[in-house]
Amino acid sequence: MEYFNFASCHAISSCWLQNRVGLKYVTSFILAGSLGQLGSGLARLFRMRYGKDNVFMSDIRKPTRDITSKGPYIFADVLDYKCLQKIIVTHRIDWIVHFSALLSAVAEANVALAMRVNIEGTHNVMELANQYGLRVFIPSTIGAFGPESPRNPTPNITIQRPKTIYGVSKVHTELLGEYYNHKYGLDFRCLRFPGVLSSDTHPGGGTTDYAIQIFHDALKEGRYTCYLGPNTRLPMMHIDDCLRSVVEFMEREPESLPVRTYNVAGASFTPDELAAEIRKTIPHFEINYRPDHRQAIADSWPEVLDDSAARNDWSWRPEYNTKRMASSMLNDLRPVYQQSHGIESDVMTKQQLTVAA
Ligand SMILES: NC(=O)c1ccc[n+]([C@@H]2O[C@H](COP(=O)([O-])OP(=O)(O)OC[C@H]3O[C@@H](n4cnc5c(N)ncnc54)[C@H](O)[C@@H]3O)[C@@H](O)[C@H]2O)c1
Ligand SMILES: C[C@@H](O)[C@H](N)C(=O)O
Repeated sequence: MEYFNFASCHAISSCWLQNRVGLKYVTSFILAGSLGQLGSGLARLFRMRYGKDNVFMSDIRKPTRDITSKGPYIFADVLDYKCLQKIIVTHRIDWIVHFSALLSAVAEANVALAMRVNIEGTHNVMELANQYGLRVFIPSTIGAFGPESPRNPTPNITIQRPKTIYGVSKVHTELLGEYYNHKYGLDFRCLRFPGVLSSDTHPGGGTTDYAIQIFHDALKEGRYTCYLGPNTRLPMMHIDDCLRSVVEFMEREPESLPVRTYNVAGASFTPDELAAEIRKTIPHFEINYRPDHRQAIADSWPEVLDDSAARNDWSWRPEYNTKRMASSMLNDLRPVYQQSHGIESDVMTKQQLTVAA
């Protein structure tokens, strides 16, 4: 169910949306795993920018009528090679954006499925892209770093020894994509995102999800119990910055990119600092802390992501700091709770059920 239907990408100017000079040819895209937190926003943005009929949303979940009324939607299981192959051939696909994944906390609870979706699914995508001459975008994450990586700041190239299956699968993706690029010339592109804040979809069961749920609970209950400790600093990014980074990166000419995997950052904050920011708008807001298994994951991740390589190589600039992220989330969600539309608080359980089904 889609709970909110605000025009996401609201901070992205209409002038930028209509600027199609970045792609020289009519291009068709398949967005795999696009009913998730990031894919649904990216599909809206791509359809505005490249034309709705050129953007095929796909997932293994049943879409809402709203989704199917706004452009093509196809069932595509990334574990099914033939199914992907048929879509690529039938619809003359040029780009595959592969968002299908189990996120950190859900993956830790279901390692076997995570290995299939996050690793085997990526093998299928990579092999088909190579076979049919497609370009590929696959996101990575701060979770691709581990406790041995420098945490503040974490450089673009450094030691990567993640301790979660999610992180292991993403390092695998980065290395495999770079290998295909080196060996076969595959145009593989990858951005390492921090936790992404968005108001219009549920997050998919990650360690950074607290930074979304806190806004729902602040508006609904005036209080929030956080599963991470008060001083757990993590890099975060607003969805508008995240989606804009994808478009700006994908539109670069391949020869202008000296590396294939880049950190992109927004701002870093702790739950305590985010609560203080929320209190500027909701003075009675209370937060308390009950760290769980996700604390160990967060403690192994970067505190601050160094995105200077992306800034230098393709002029990446985030537009949201902590203050702007908080005010945007509150402004977007306030009308929902004023109209007393509920939202489930246990987003991880919901996603686990969906993915396992
Ligand atoms: N959301 C974040 O904070 C964040 C941060 C860093 C990186 N990322 C990456 O961005 C991508 C998208 O993340 P998201 O937050 O939208 O995740 P999400 O969990 O919200 O969505 C993932 C989607 O993948 C789909 N999926 C699962 N198994 C599939 C299969 N076998 N075939 C096809 N689709 C399948 C799910 O149905 C779901 O809609 C992921 O690769 C994730 O690792 C996300
Ligand atoms: C950071 C990112 O990969 C995701 N939000 C997670 O916590 O798993």
